[in-house]
Amino acid sequence: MAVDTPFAGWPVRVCPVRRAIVVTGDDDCNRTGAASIIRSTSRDDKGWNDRGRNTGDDRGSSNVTHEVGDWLRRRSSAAADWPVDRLLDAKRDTRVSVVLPALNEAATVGDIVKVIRTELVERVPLVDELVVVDSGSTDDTSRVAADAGARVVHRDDILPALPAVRGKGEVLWRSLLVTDGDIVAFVDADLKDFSADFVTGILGPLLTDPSVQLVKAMYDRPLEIGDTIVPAGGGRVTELVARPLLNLHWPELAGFVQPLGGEYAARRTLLEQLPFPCGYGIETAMLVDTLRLVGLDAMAQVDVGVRRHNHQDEAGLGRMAAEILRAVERRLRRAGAHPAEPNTVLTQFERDETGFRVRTHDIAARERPPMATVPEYRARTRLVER
Ligand SMILES: O=c1ccn([C@@H]2O[C@H](COP(=O)(O)OP(=O)(O)O)[C@@H](O)[C@H]2O)c(=O)[nH]1
Ligand SMILES: O=C(O)[C@@H](COP(=O)(O)O)O[C@H]1O[C@H](CO)[C@@H](O)[C@H](O)[C@H]1O
Repeated sequence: MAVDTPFAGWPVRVCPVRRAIVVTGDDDCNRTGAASIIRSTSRDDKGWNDRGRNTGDDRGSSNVTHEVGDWLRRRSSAAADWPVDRLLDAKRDTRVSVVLPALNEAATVGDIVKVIRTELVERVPLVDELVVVDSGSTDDTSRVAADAGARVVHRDDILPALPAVRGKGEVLWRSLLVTDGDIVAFVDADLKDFSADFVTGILGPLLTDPSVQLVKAMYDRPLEIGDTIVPAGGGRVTELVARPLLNLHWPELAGFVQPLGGEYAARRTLLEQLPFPCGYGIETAMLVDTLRLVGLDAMAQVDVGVRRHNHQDEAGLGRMAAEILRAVERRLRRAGAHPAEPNTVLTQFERDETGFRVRTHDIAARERPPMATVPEYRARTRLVER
């Protein structure tokens, strides 16, 4: 059964009875499927209306937990909430590095570098260094990135005493050795229609609030295969692997709209304490390890609109999923076998006009015993005598 709750930033309170977020002024805490709204669009938007209420048959008895609801309300914002002038005021002597991991991204890396360079290095002094780490490209990635104005470093030239291995996490880890920002922002190099507010958005909470340590971007994800566009079809590994796993084992992280998203920023003091899986497990591991190290309240997410990128085929996504599973398995083992009883609620998100809508679902987690152990069955099949 699903529960449907729009979210992002409108006045909400947590209902002590239902452990759900409800709209301020709505005292009916006992109503099944109490509505909540946490707005992710700009705070300039006005008013809230019935879009925030559950309608129809979709009501259920579960909702996001008190902790996640409170976090969504307090730690979700939109890129429009972080205008550059405000960030420049807050930046003072904080150094900001932007890092793009890149493996054969000659088609897209140049435009991304150009936008960051023009708007955030030359027009305003927000980004202090812009580095592309080449992950072993066989195309023109390095030349294109350098021509567009990035400092390009090849993974093999970083820490040569330790030969580099394949993978995205590997180059993100190595990037810490060739950058010096107090805040490091990572941006995937395969984005299309890139805009500077991907960077300003994720920097916003870090530059303005010393208690924030990691900020992830959230966005709509169209799936574009040839001429076919499925508006919310992207993020396939996110929806089929990462989100269910995180919900089951680390339900505190259920509020992240894009847990695998490659656009995030963090304080160096945090990053330097984290292990980095060398492959695609890095984003999942970073969320889980950051939660453990500094807690949910030190994490935030910012709505940056729509993210378009080059998609991998299913085989590639299968390998990505395996790397994520490996990182999760390692962390479950580290936690000492599996945590007591995995959570049985899955939180998913849908975009509507006000922001992202939270939908929680009870998952079918119950197992029945072997039928041969059920007395009625044994009686019926005369197993009792056997
Ligand atoms: O071994 C790798 C694999 C990926 N990447 C980079 O990591 C980002 C995201 O990876 P990818 O594009 O493969 O994932 P997708 O976005 O297709 O799901 C991109 O900038 C890649 O060039 C990398 O630097 N090294
Ligand atoms: O979320 C996912 O399922 C995958 C694949 O996304 P698509 O199904 O190709 O839109 O994308 C994730 O992994 C990539 C590599 O690290 C990142 O670039 C994406 O930001 C991330 O969401």
